Amino acid sequence: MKGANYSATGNTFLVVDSREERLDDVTKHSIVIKNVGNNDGVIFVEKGFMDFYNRDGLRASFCGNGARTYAFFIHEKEGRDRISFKSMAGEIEGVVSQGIVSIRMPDPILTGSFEEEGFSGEIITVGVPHIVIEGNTEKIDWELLVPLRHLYDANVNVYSVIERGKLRIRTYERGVEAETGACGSGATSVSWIYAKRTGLRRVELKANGGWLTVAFKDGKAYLGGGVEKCSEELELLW
Ligand SMILES: N[C@@H](CCC[C@H](N)C(=O)O)C(=O)O
Repeated sequence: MKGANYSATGNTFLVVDSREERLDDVTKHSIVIKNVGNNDGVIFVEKGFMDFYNRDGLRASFCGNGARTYAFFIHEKEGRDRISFKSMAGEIEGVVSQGIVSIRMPDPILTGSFEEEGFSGEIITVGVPHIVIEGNTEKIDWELLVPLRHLYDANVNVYSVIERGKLRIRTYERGVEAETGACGSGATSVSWIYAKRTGLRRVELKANGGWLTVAFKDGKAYLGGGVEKCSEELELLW
């Protein structure tokens, strides 16, 4: 079985082509542990289904940038511009156009707010759980925020406003246990909360690895940005 490394605006993945051969969960776990390297996660591309694992070897129910990468991979291999597939968070639709890969995200669900450890913010699920804090993105001491990551079993996003409609975002990801180059469901979580406050329908976000856009239409959220292949095909260790 083969794989290759991809980057979705700095969120990095090993993509395993499992379209012809489905693997059991024990084998998937072992492939992640032995092959993930410096990537944030592993995407098993099955026929019509994305199975996503964090770099710790555990499955996560969704990954926004992973879903964009799934769509890009199918576009590369099968030449399709419109790609529909299932994920553990439901049906996903993707479009590849002019170098941008966009997907319709799972519906954001606001579950509450918090005030803890001197921080306050919102708790929201967009396929996976997130907490969202508005703060100084130039000075983040993740050590102070890691207790919140565990308390809420969630990814932690800090954002600041660059100008109206343009945000800086930084995300500490569950299962990576570190800050990543970008997080698509984190960007969507932040945008949903910001859009609710400002009434804007489109938000641009500067992540460490590049720009993402989140647009809202008819109550649905759409995440867009670039994806690139970063390695040749690699033979995987089992
Ligand atoms: N980077 C992803 C989110 C991946 C899953 C997350 N680490 C979790 O365990 O909740 C994205 O782009 O959405």
